[in-house]
Amino acid sequence: MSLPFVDVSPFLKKGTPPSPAKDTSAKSLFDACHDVGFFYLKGHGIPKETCDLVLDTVRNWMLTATDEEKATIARKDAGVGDGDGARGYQKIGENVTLGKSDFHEAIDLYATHPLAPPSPPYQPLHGPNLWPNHLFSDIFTSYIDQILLLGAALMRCMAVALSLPEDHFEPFINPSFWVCRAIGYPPLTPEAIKANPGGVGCGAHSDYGCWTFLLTDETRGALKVEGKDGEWIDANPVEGCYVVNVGDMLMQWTNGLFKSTVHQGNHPPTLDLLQRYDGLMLTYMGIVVHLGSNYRVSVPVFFEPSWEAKISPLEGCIVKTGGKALYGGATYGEYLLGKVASNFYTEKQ
Ligand SMILES: O=C(O)CCC(=O)C(=O)O
Ligand SMILES: [Fe+2]
Repeated sequence: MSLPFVDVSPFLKKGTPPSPAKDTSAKSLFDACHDVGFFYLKGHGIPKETCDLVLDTVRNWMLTATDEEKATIARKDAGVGDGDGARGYQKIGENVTLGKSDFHEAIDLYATHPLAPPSPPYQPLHGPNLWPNHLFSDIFTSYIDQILLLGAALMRCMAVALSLPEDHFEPFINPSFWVCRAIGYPPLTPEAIKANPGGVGCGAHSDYGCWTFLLTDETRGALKVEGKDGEWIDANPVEGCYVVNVGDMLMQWTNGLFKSTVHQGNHPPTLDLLQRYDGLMLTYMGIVVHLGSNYRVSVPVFFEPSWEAKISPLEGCIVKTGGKALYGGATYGEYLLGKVASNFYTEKQ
């Protein structure tokens, strides 16, 4: 089985009248979110050059910045220096899923918190983003702005799919408390597997918010999506498309009509990419890891509700799912705080 396709192009321009093309897109979105929770998004209008620039920016920095440079933007616990417990660079193994270290390094970025103070100490998620440099920040800020427009377009498509007015979700997503991760996956060596049995590139999880727009390089065999019968479906990259998935908030909003599907990032078994980085290496738990062969880069942008948005099951969705609300309602910011707190090894663990 492979993932379905959804064409968002009829919804890109806000304020356009209803049309058969919109109805077709909305129907395919409904089916994809209901049946799988994952799909290829086409017709998104973001140029390939923009996507390549984002991926190259991450790859270049991850593979050329020194450990000291990486440490200057390290994620720190909330209240420690400029740390807010979430933003910044995480070295390999620092991220944890289901009690196992994930075999990746990443920079985590978030929208500005509505109550962000001007200087430290910072409460969890209240700090500023820790950027590697100005160019990185300019490229990512402009890219994320484009994804936010796309996220809003997909919310309009979702509204039509649920027979709601197109602008129904607007008050809940403005401004989106977006999240972005710039992730690098070094090859998962036999030695690394031995040092961390059961650990993978990114352990099995669901995402937290509305839509994840996943941009990756062309490495295949990495992302796996849990299918209905427990089989793992390959979500290999498709040129010109985003891999998009439903997050927990959409599942709650739709009372389970849309699925927030479990997925995991295996490390690709093949050594097929990026010969140009041959010779570069880093050390993980005393193990030398060669980066040249199949270092994978992945940049998910998570399009989320606003920090204060209250998400509870929609009446129409309750009716379609047996007449009982399955979720009690959540404030997105609080939900996110709970999730982020369990994502890292901290001194307390
Ligand atoms: O790197 C990938 O392909 C998936 C990453 C992911 O699922 C996540 O960061 O939530
Ligand atoms: Fe994910």
